[in-house]
Amino acid sequence: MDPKKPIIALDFSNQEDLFHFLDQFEGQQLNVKVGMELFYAGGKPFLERIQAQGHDIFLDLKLHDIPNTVERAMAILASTGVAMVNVHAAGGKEMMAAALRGLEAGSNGKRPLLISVTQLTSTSTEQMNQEQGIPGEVLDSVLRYAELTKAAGLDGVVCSPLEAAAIKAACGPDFLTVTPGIRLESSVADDQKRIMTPAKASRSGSDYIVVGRPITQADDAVATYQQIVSDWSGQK
Ligand SMILES: O=C(O)c1cc(=O)[nH]c(=O)n1[C@@H]1O[C@H](COP(=O)(O)O)[C@@H](O)[C@H]1O
Repeated sequence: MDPKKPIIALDFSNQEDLFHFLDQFEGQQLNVKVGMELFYAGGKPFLERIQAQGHDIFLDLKLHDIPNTVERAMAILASTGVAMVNVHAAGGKEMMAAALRGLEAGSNGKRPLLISVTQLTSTSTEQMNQEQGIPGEVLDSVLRYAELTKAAGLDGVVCSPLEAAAIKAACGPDFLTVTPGIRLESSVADDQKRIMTPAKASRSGSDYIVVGRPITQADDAVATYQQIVSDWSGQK
């Protein structure tokens, strides 16, 4: 998965809208993120259709279950040939290590990158304190989860770009930071709470950015995508 290109979050409610969207990018190889909604509806044949168009897939299913179940599920996901998959760090070190074993066992050749979700970028400090019962700042919890993820042997974490620099300082430069919560100056925040522009995210240590609605809901998706690519890769 080429880090110079943003990962487009394909959050569409049906395959027809999705392929209509992708048609606009004919001839370009994209990094795309497929989430639960479309994967549960379309399964492996749906992934193959996207891969046949030359795109690299981040399969965002955020697994979180007992270690044995996650290990077996990951072995199956590895066989789809996707480039990146994820788990919730809240599942713990043993679960994350099992996920990695499953991926290694199931891949023929290159194993997909495995990252964990720390605190979602839609989570505020108040929600984390009051609803999850975790005290302190979001950053403290994110760093704790990032260190646990590294100890389990994973490749990196999903986090807000606001946290990327601190994660690099704690876990080292090779530990990947994949950052949603990206908005151009002109975009609306939607439900994201911890956001940054592509250029600032790049300077802050993000390795990959994930961008959904600013592209998928733009009047001119291709032009907006190009604007985000140049803002992002201009800093690299
Ligand atoms: O795992 C993710 O991809 C993810 C983690 C997170 O903390 N925050 C977050 O927004 N995401 C995903 O990133 C995408 C962001 O989409 P937009 O807010 O539309 O740019 C969505 O598909 C989310 O599911």
